[in-house]
Amino acid sequence: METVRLDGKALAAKKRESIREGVEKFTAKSGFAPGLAVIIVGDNPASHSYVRGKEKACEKAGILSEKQHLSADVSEKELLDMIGHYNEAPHIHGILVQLPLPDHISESKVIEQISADKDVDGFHPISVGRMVTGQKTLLPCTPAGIMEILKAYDITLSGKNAVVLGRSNIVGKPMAQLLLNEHATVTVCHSRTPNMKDLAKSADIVISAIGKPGLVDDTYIKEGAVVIDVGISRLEDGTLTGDVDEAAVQGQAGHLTPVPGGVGPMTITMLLANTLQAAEEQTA
Ligand SMILES: NC(=O)C1=CN([C@@H]2O[C@H](COP(=O)(O)OP(=O)(O)OC[C@H]3O[C@@H](n4cnc5c(N)ncnc54)[C@H](OP(=O)(O)O)[C@@H]3O)[C@@H](O)[C@H]2O)C=CC1
Ligand SMILES: Nc1nc(=O)c2c([nH]1)NC[C@@H]1CN(c3ccc(C(=O)N[C@@H](CCC(=O)O)C(=O)O)cc3)C=[N+]21
Ligand SMILES: [Mg+2]
Repeated sequence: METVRLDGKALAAKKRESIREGVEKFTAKSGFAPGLAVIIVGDNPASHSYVRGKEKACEKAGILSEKQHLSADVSEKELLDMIGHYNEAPHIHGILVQLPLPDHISESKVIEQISADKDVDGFHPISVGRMVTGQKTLLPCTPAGIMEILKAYDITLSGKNAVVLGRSNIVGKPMAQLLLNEHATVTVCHSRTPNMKDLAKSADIVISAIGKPGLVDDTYIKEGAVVIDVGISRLEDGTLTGDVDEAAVQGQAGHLTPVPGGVGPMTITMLLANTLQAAEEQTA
């Protein structure tokens, strides 16, 4: 069968244009732009590259972004104080602390320090609780972006078997929750799952968020299944690659997101959408 390519990049471009228009209206009405503070600790080149992507996207959308680069040996208290400052800053409506953080800083303390109203990553326990109970909230960008891709391609979730590979707080767990909220039957696999391949093979929808290049080949995929590749790894030659062996699943999967050009661009798009939503809610 012909595998349909799920073009996250094209969908992202379309959505960013409508977000740009929303930002323009917001700015005309309120007299100031939506504002995002991005805090990055240390010198990890991948993290800096993602943050540059976020800043560029904000600029194009008309969102003010304010970057703070802290050195890797910054104290936890200094970081918490900086977040406290942005919690009170009226021109900032969203706060993002790029993960991962150095080992001497508690990620959960940092996330809890962010005011839930400004939690544009959707990682705060208050945001997570709202998501789990089906209340309106800022949703985690990667899972929310995947839901937008599935919706744009009219992929039915209700009654389907979805298997999520990976259980991190930022991708796997919230992904499973959003699929459950849309009435899929959800299985979550991780490093202690002995029969991951069999579970994946039985799924209508497989979402891989592990970070192991090429792990998911055609032996994991049922004929016609929807395959979403969240994984991003940089190979030695500098190319980006996903968890899915694209050549192997070609012709087997019904739909597939490429890497790059699939989930990643939608993650940034949802960050823009969340920042606009946060600004609207804070000025309502
Ligand atoms: N496209 C995008 O926008 C984004 C992409 N990513 C990418 O997605 C991937 C996952 O990110 P993230 O969730 O933060 O990663 P984590 O490292 O936090 O989580 C990885 C998960 O995969 C599980 N795992 C690891 N190895 C195996 C294995 N061999 N078999 C089964 N399960 C395994 C781990 O299990 P256990 O819990 O038992 O340790 C864990 O639950 C990475 O490649 C990351 O770069 C991340 C965020 C956004
Ligand atoms: N607080 C926090 N929030 C995050 O959302 C967050 C984070 N920390 N830490 C790291 C991960 C990773 N992540 C990506 C975002 C965009 C692309 C992306 O745009 N990828 C492009 C390729 C970009 C390139 O060429 O480098 C693509 O897949 O096509 C990828 C990964 C957000 N994360
Ligand atoms: Mg084949």
